[in-house]
Amino acid sequence: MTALKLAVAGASGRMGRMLIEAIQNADDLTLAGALDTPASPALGIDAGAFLGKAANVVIESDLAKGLASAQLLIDFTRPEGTLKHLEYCAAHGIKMVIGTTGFDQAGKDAIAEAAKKTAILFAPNMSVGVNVTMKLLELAAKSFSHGYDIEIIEAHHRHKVDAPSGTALKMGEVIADALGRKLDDVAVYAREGVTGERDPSSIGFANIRGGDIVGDHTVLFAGIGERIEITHKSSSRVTYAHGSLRAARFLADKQTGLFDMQDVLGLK
Ligand SMILES: NC(=O)C1=CN([C@@H]2O[C@H](COP(=O)(O)OP(=O)(O)OC[C@H]3O[C@@H](n4cnc5c(N)ncnc54)[C@H](OP(=O)(O)O)[C@@H]3O)[C@@H](O)[C@H]2O)C=CC1
Ligand SMILES: O=C(O)C1=N[C@H](C(=O)O)C[C@H](O)C1
Repeated sequence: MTALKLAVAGASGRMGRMLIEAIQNADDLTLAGALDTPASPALGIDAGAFLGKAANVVIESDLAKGLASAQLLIDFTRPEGTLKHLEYCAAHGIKMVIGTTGFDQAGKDAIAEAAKKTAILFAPNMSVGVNVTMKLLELAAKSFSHGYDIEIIEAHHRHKVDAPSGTALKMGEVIADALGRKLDDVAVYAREGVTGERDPSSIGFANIRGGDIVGDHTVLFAGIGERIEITHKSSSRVTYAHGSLRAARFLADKQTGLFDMQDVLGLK
């Protein structure tokens, strides 16, 4: 069996390092490239140096060099970085697993367009647990469609730059779809001052940032005389890294198309 050749963008980031370690530990995958920003102090250093285990791959900022031997790029960076990588990968037939969050609609459209030229898996959360939770939410939303107020509460580490989290937004979309509503029409992202009573059709979001919280998501269905809470908590980023590698293996035999973790896990 020939190992699938992967590159990692954001190689010195929190997720980049997790991914490099997971790839180093996988027999069927090879690290074939590592990218970081031109300003990164990690440029020119072996991508496995932080583990004390050489990967024989130097961290590059030049896409042509960093992606020269790669069949697939795993990208957990920022929307502007991912969109730059996307253009290059689509033009060169390099597949992508995209975990970056915080895209606007134009960014999401660009990903869908690029998936006509190469295979892409795009998901705001690669963990198996979160993706199974999405299915539970679909069922719960249908059962609690009347008389229950829906609020999504997420908590993340102090370094997170986007809010609500991509996962919380996806949860909101899944619930809104199940209820026949459009998230854009019913989402309430902030409350302050005299807000008036709660609109029963709304889906509220609350975001907590602090310390080293890896990622917690709770959906609250608040009725009269009872509350139901569906919660997922990540205790390590390793769950996102392992999900990403499953996603990469899933794409191995795909040439084009846009997929998500529900496809990988057979949850559609
Ligand atoms: N889908 C999922 O399962 C998960 C998604 N995420 C998402 O992944 C993303 C990264 O998270 P995390 O690893 O914690 O973030 P970090 O800030 O730790 O790492 C980001 C990495 O991307 C690089 N980067 C930043 N801007 C650019 C750019 N414009 N072009 C290229 N590279 C860039 C950074 O380089 P430098 O340090 O030089 O700026 C750094 O190496 C976030 O959007 C987060 O929400 C996170 C966890 C799970
Ligand atoms: O930035 C993070 O850390 C995470 N981001 C993703 C998101 O925005 O949903 C996934 C996970 O919650 C961790």
